[in-house]
Amino acid sequence: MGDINKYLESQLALAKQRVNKNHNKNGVSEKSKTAAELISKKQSSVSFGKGCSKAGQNSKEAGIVQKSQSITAVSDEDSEYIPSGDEEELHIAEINPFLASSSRSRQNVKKIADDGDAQMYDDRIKQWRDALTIATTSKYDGSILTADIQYVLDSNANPDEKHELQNGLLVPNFIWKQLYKFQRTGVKWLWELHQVQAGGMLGDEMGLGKTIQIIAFLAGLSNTDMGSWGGLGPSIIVAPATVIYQWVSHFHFWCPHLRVAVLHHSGSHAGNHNKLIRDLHDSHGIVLITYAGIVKYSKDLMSRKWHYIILDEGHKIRNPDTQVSKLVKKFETPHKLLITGSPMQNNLQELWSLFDFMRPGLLGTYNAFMEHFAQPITQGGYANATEFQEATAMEIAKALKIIITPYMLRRTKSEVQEHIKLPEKNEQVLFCALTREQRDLYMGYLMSTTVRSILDKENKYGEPLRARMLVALSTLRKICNHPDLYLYEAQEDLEAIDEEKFGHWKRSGKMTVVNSLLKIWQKQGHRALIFSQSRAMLCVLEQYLQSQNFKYLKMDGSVLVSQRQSLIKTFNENAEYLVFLSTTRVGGLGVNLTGADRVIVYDPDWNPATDDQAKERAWRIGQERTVTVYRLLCAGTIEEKIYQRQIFKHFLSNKILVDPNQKNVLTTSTLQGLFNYEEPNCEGDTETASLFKHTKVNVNDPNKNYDIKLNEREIKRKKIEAMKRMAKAISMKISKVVNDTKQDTKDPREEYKKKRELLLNPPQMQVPEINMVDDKITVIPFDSIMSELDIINKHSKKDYEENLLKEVLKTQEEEEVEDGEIIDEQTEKNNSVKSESVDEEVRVTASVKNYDGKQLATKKKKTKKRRHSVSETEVENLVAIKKVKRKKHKEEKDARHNDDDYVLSKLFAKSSVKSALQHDEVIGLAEKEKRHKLKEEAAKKARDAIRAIKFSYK
Ligand SMILES: Nc1ncnc2c1ncn2[C@@H]1O[C@H](COP(=O)(O)OP(=O)(O)OP(=O)(O)O)[C@@H](O)[C@H]1O
Repeated sequence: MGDINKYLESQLALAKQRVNKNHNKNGVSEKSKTAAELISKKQSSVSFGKGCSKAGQNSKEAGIVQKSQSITAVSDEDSEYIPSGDEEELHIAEINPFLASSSRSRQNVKKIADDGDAQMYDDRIKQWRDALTIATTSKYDGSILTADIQYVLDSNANPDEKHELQNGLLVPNFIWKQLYKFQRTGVKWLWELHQVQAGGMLGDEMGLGKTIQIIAFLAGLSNTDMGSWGGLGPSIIVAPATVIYQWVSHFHFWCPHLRVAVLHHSGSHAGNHNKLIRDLHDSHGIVLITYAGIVKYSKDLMSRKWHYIILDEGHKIRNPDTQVSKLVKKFETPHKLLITGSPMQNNLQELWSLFDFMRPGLLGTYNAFMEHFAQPITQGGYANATEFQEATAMEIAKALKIIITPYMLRRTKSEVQEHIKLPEKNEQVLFCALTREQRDLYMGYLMSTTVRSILDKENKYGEPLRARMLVALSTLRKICNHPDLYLYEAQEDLEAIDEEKFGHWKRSGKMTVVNSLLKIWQKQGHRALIFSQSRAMLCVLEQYLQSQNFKYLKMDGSVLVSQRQSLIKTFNENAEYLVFLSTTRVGGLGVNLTGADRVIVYDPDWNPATDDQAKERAWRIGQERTVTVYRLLCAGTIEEKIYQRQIFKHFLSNKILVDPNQKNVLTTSTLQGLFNYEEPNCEGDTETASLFKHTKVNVNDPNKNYDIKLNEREIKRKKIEAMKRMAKAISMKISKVVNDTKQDTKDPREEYKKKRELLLNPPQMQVPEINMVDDKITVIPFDSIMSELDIINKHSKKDYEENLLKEVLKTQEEEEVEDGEIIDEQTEKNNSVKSESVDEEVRVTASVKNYDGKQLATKKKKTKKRRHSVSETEVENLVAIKKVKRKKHKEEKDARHNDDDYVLSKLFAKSSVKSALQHDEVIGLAEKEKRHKLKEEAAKKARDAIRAIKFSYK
């Protein structure tokens, strides 16, 4: 908390100067001034505890505004410090009755039944058994089987067969057989922790099947007959409300014999909660409960002993001071597991809190950890850190990584891509322009009494700075989302609001972009998820979707917990729904929404993990199409600052979890100027776009469309990869030449064909190697550059082989150039038309052609050009190898780019987007820098730090 206070305070001086400057330079309308003052008046009366029934103010209306404001303020606070509030079923009407009128799309969705009722549980098991028996015997009449039965049959395993792990864990074979290798490793790891009576964190990236690994492990435990519980004892799984029923359906699907009951008013149990707790405890069942629920029922739950306590989306206890964090740490069992795809979100204090739950004492006391670990690591992360601070941070981060590694298992999607074969994901940050009205209101509010009071150093107003800041920041965010969210607050007379015009998309820059995107995507056959932080904004978006007759489903806190899973299923299974609309907090965590392949994150959260979680709903196991994510930000506004802060947090988290050498690229000063509006510069570049110029998506230059410049590191990586491939190809050629000497053929075409075939399908040379993902010795294709070069050296025909290879590649390249020649002529003409005209319409039309496939050659031409330029300067011939080997992949990628490029060109043509950045490149920017000079001293400091936390915890 001190962190943000300091940060916010540091903005004051600068922001004051800027506001004054803006005031002189940019006049604002009377409407804007009046609205700003009205809002300021309400804000000062509501937010800071001075009562809201001022003269002339309708008390009911003030109450609504107060509610709306306090919710927004809390939600801002939630973002960083308090577990999010998605637990309760909220009613939008309580927040804003006017907006509630647009919620016309309530769905009648079926509830999923849990096993709260013992009789229902018995019936379910019997039904499953009977269906399985029928399906596996001659009685089966060929009718369609339910998915849970089909999956058992697909595994080709006898339903009663078990797979035995070392030391006796017996996982049902039908589950084991369907697990990916890395998931099996996860189950083994959980079993190892169990045997040493330790807790741990399963921190795989989102969508890699953490739920399944836990279920498989618990299923295995339930089959063993060991330990004080004689297998699996009564256990508790705590999860966010939205995913609680997802757990039920996953258990019923993957491991039907376990009894799982939801301890929530939506659960199927009859009688009071105490009866259910007793019942489940006695039958060694699993209690599924929300984070709010565990607080509510803590006394009754804690009066009994539990075998396992598992926290899904366990980062919810990242704040050690919250009630729920303190409470879950009190359960007395060594078997505490924490599941999360975002282990560290904002700061190191959070990591401490998570470990304090599952491995108390491992990171020392809170104070010792903060002093000896968190502070030096954070300090060394700033761009203005001294060399010594940097080196110290690096050493301590390394030490921390070593300490936590045994208790944390984290695999990323790229590490296991070989197994899961996920389609590609393309993620861009679109900097949208404010509309004139938004800009006017934004500037007006910057000059309001509220903002002035924040900037008043002497604090004449005597109100807490932080509260005022949060209210003001959330007001600015409302203007960025839609002017009506702001004007509604200022409105004295609610009757005067024109419902037809309220929330019109043309009045918001970001909604204009959404409008374009959805129209294009509908034509292209894509389906989209739209996430917003704010429920009010969701209502505006909903109204827009209705006005355009777009079919959609909506999920926010007002949807019953028991219905959320069915709503998700309905969307995934029915392609007729174009959009799934959800608040980031309710729909952005833990759920599977693979029915969509396009994601819009409408407004950014202070916490990058919240946005990351949301966008990962579509890009996960089960997704078959390429996923594109657009994060929308209003250029020059508070949203851009939020994005910059997100980048900083990413660096911090990567330093511990990925690469301790990572260096921050943002100075503290680039995070300043919250209360400011910066017009994008004459090139349309925003502040962030200028900072990360090399990741910018360039759609303005017709000759270099969408050519994303790679940073040096990327080029180096590609070069090494290309070298490996070249070495491999050379060695293949050698073995081929040796084998083929007898079958010499004179026909050059035949010879070429053979060479080409060889390159396309090289024989697999296999060597055993430790596979990091599967943790055991596996056989993988031979692609180590050193070994390849060894082979080359063994054969003394190196030059001959290299020349041979070059010759093959040259022929290959010539052939491709010929293919493209005729169409290229046409492209040349099109390009000249394009370059002669500066008219936007022409550019757009050209792009449409491109999308329709008629200008496919433009791409070919560009590919050809790029290939030449890279091969000449960097890795001669090698890009061509890549192209030969991965031709299909390249085409798929091009098709994907065509889609996305078309969309971007449309957005730029309409000037609704100012700039676009490649998000992954921004995040992966930090380069490894080796600093040996101060290493020893820093290492000593790290050793001292370890000693300090060891002694701190007695
Ligand atoms: N071995 C598997 N076979 C088939 N489907 C799988 C397998 N493993 C995972 N899945 C599917 O992948 C999807 C993601 O799994 P799951 O929800 O468990 O991921 P997660 O890691 O818990 O994600 P998050 O961190 O977002 O909660 C689910 O739809 C699940 O059914």
